[in-house]
Amino acid sequence: MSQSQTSLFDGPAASDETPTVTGQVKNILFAAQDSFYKVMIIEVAEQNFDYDDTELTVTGSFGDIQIGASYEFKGRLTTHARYGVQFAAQNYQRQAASTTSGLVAYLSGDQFPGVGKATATKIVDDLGIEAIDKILESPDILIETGISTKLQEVIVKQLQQSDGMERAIIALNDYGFGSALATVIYQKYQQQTLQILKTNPYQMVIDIEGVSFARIDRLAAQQGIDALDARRIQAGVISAINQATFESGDTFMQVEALLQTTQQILERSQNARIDPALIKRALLTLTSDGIVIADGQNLYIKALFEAEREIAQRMVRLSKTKNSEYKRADVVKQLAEVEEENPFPYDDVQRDAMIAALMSNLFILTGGPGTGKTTIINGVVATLKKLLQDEGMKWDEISESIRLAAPTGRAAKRLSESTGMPASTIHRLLGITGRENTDDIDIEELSGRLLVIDEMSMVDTQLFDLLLRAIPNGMQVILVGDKDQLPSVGPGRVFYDLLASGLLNYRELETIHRQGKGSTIIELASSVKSGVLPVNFTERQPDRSFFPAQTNQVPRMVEQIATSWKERGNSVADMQILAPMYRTPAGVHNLNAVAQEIFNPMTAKKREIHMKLGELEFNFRVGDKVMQTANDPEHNVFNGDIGYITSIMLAKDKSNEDNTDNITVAFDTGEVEYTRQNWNQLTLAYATTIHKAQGAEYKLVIMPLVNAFSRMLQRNLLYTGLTRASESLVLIGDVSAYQRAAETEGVNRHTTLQERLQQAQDGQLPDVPDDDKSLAAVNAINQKPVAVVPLDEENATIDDAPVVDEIVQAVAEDDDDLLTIAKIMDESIDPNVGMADMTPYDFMP
Ligand SMILES: Nc1ncnc2c1ncn2[C@@H]1O[C@H](COP(=O)(O)OP(=O)(O)OP(=O)(O)O)[C@@H](O)[C@H]1O
Repeated sequence: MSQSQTSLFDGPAASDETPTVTGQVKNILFAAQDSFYKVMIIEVAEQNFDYDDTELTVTGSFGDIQIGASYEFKGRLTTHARYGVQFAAQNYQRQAASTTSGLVAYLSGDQFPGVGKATATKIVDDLGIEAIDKILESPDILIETGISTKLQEVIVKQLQQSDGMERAIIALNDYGFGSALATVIYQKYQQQTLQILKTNPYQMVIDIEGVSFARIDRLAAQQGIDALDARRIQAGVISAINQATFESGDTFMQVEALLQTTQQILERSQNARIDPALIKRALLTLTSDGIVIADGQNLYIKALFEAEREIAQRMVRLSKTKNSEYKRADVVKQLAEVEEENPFPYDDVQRDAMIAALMSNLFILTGGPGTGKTTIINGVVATLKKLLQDEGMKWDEISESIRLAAPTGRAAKRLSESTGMPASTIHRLLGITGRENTDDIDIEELSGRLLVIDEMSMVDTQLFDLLLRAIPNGMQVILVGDKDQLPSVGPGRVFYDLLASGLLNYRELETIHRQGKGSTIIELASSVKSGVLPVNFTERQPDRSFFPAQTNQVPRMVEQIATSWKERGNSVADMQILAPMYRTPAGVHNLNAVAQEIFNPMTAKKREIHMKLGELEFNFRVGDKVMQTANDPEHNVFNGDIGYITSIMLAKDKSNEDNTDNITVAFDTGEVEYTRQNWNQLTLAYATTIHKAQGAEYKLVIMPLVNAFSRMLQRNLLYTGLTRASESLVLIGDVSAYQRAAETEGVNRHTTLQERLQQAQDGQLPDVPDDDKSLAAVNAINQKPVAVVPLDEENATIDDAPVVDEIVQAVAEDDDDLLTIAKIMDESIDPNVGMADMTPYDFMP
């Protein structure tokens, strides 16, 4: 057999002893929707290791695999206790078809539209069994066959594409990029992937979120790129800002801290001393190239800088747009009718808020639990329906005109339940997966008259920017949230900044309306909000209790409470254990194990699967409460969605026709099957972190807080956790831990959205065109000189010479003159600014 590809990539080649198998692909058992990961069965032709069977399961990242075609795979043979023997391929090569009939079948397949069997036969007859190699080598050879120019083009294009893709994926896999990241990288660079990998891998750190600097650095070192190479230092700078903004939630970093962090990253990754002057120079280049934006001492990654600026411009424009087209008298009249039909009369603040929301183009509403946010959304939606009906709109048009969304699947579900209308996640609304490179997303405009976003406190800077890009002229926008809850996991604190700017129309609801059998949970929430615990904190209340316990005693207490909840006939779905962290005996992992034994103990007939994720070991059993931990729009499941395992099927089961191991989980939205490689998207969910519970509500919340959680003990965390309880709240732990949490104000994120809003309000930012929301348009605006505020000049106005210009000038005049950057370095800056204690890593398993 001759190989169609010889030298694939000059990377680390697998040695001759590498286990290698060749064979024809019989079937693709699994092909991930959003990556190149595939599982397939091959018919073995040759192998250099002990293996007697005629078929073998091969897994790995593959580009365009053709069923029926032959490949050579290099990798290793693995054996799973339950899954059996399989070959994990790290590298593969397509082999030329061994038979003319195989080649004819391939060329007349779906991937070559218009090429039928007769044409394919003609090509193979004329060019022989090595037709594909010949065409790739000189595409003009097809002219000899006499087939139409159009078909020649189809064949050449497709062959080149799959050839290029294969080479790129192989190279990316060689260097250890997982299939998801390989997909993102290939999508970004397409045919240029290999070239970039070979000539300037550091570019990937700049262009693609989530590419680890250390991995690229190893790759570059293998290719002989010097440790002092400017591209390496620049990538180090980018990596430092990305890391810091992700960890702290700030949207920028200050010069001094950036220089220090970059030096650490560079020196840690390769053993070479880096002169700070080199880092300063790299920073100058990055700022003059517009990759990093300098505004005084603040340095931003371009995407975040632009996102804040665009948010400011679009929000100010939305707020200045002529108010809604309804007459106030009509709104008041229709609202009165809606109120008539409501089980209770609205209070004045609610009524006023509803009228304001209906009369404005942009309206923001904040309030704690039970203050009537849902009541207002319902009232506004019901009134709008009547107004649109008066306009002569039909019912189906009316419901399509009202778009409701929230940042998480569960929050969207609650919104849908409370309004009786469809609601989706923001990602789904925008048709994005959250894994795209934000730079490359072309957002389509939404249609409709009203957009309501609930749980706004969870929306981060970049997602909000994308959302605003999608809002067409004339669509009314209502943003609803609770400003005292935890901020988004991603950078920014958008909702807080929008309210604090004082420039946008908003109402704050303060009266608590939730009644019933006492509401001391809400009282407790209000008290925590003002930084104190109520005097009766440790006293038993009808709806909440406190049990003192040391860290090691927490599991036992949780066990008792959960057992009694179960014995009283309550469902596990209505109960949630919330802890701030995963580790410690009082953390999420251990409490999951405790609760699993209560709610879903092992029995002889039950199936369980042992999982080992790093140090963490646990079992999945049929019946377990589990949580999806990544967004998967294809299956309509999102990070934080909770479901129940309904079956565990193994490849060896007789009744299993799929020949793969599967876990099936029932979510509210339907059943989802997880093949083995996706099991790491699931986790037990009897206990979750407080962060993961945002946007959800449970009848019973058990929330242990102990001093071992030290730096997590913050007010907004405690507030968010306890407000998840709708009927009963059980607190376990140290009073002092609760006390400390109530007293400790959450870390203040550093953002500049408020400043940008003021600038936009004052007309000091270049305008965003409203007719063209494409990337090109957005980029065009961003080409304009950055309006930055020079340092230390009290009376500086936004029109003063931008620092970036100064930097460009300094570079042009004298390479060594780093005076300018020195000028923007302020000795007084605390190097730890933006490096607050709490990081999203603390909330991740
Ligand atoms: N003006 C009112 N008079 C009487 N009851 C009211 C009034 N406003 C709201 N309620 C009731 O108070 C409860 C809480 O209201 P609502 O659900 O609208 O608040 P919320 O802010 O959305 O709460 P959460 O964020 O916790 O869901 C509901 O049972 C609602 O029916």
